[in-house]
Amino acid sequence: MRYISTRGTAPKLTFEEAMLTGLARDGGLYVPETVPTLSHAEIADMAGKSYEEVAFQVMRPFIGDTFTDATFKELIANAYAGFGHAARAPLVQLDSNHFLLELFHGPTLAFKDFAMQLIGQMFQAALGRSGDRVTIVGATSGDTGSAAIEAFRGLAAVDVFILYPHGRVSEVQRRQMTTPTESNVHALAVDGDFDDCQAAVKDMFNDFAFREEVKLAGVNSINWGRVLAQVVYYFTAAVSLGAPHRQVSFTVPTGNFGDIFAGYIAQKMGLPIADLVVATNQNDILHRTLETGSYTKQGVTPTISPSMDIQVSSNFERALFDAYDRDGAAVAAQMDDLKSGGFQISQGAYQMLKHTFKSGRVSEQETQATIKTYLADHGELLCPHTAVGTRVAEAHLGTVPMVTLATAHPAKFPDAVKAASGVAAPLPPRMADLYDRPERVTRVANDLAALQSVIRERIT
Ligand SMILES: Cc1ncc(COP(=O)(O)O)c(C=O)c1O
Ligand SMILES: N[C@@H](CCOP(=O)(O)O)C(=O)O
Repeated sequence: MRYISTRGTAPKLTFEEAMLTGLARDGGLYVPETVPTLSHAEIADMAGKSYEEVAFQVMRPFIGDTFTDATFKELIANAYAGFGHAARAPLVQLDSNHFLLELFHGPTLAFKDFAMQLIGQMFQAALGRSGDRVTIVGATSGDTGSAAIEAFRGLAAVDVFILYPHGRVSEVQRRQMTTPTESNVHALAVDGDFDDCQAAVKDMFNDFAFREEVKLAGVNSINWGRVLAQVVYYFTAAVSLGAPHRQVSFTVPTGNFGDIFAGYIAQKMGLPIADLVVATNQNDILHRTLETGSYTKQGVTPTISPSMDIQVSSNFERALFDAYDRDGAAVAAQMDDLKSGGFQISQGAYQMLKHTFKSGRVSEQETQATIKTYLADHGELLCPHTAVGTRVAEAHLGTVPMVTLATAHPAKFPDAVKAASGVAAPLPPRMADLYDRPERVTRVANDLAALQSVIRERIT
């Protein structure tokens, strides 16, 4: 299995190389050269298996000889051992044909733990073998950062720097990033929005001298390993609802397009997914693009679902690559146009995207009303991102079972949830003292040189 860049000119890499490299050297994102498929019988065989067993079966074809089967099984087992639910990603029925996939039972209460816990294990194993040391720099709108810090804190071969937009993450998210005491993890509050943080990370990857100097690695969904680990729960959810013998649809609260892209990969692997529905908050570039074929930036507006306050949606590039029949030059040209505000997708590529993804957008008022209604009607307290998902899903319910991804626990967004529902969502007992722990954070200007200099100074 080889990995190629969406911009067509970077060297082909193995899974291990792609995982440790992050952004491709031509600025693109790595994707598998071909997507392996699973047969009807292989998918049917997943029924009744544990999350870990399905994870091995789904991910094994992608990893080549990076790990032996025995090692890979052990890494998977370690990754999910700390989850607070035996099913790891349990399904909850909301209505006759609408289900919630609870992805918030990991250590930091968001779906990011599914991939980050495994990536932490894989980095540790690969770096342990090579004796190398890396500097992970990540951008977050709140959840990737907390999951990354949790997964990598205290690891000897890794320094982790997380850039988050100052004042634009929830207090729980911020404290999850700023209270760990291990000296290898660093929270950097940037004076900007998430797009600024993500652009800075990509600029660091494109600064080859810096990249070599600090041995830069990435754990945003730039990293194929992140997307891969998220493919698994589409399989476990669909199989428990009757796949491959019947179709299942998914609605995914979307920002950086990583999670829904994982669903697209599951579909390409042979999982019978009827609809893949993109749900956005009012930062709706993805919905607008799917409606009009024009990908045009409009600036980020803060919302009560802050983790989706994103306009430059990194993984959309991976979808575009397929939409352009894997023509890296076409993707590179569109990404160049994005620097000056946006681009028009060609008719053929747009038709492919329209055919593959449905979409909807939810206002702040609708998000609040949805939180209130789901508590009253279904007894479910939703986080604001999940509320965006369920609201959009409602418009796409039909005869096929619909699964909405519950991407975070409501306790991560206590103020927004309480304002909408009147109910406080308590943190789990293991985090009960989160508000008492001292914080450690560095405020940094939205300036590449300033960020690079903090990173250079702090590397342990
Ligand atoms: C709680 C939550 N929901 C949804 C999303 C959107 O996921 P993605 O960026 O993979 O589209 C995020 C951020 O990534 C998130 O943290
Ligand atoms: N919503 C994310 C933004 C970063 O996305 P990623 O999937 O590319 O890491 C967050 O919570 O940080």
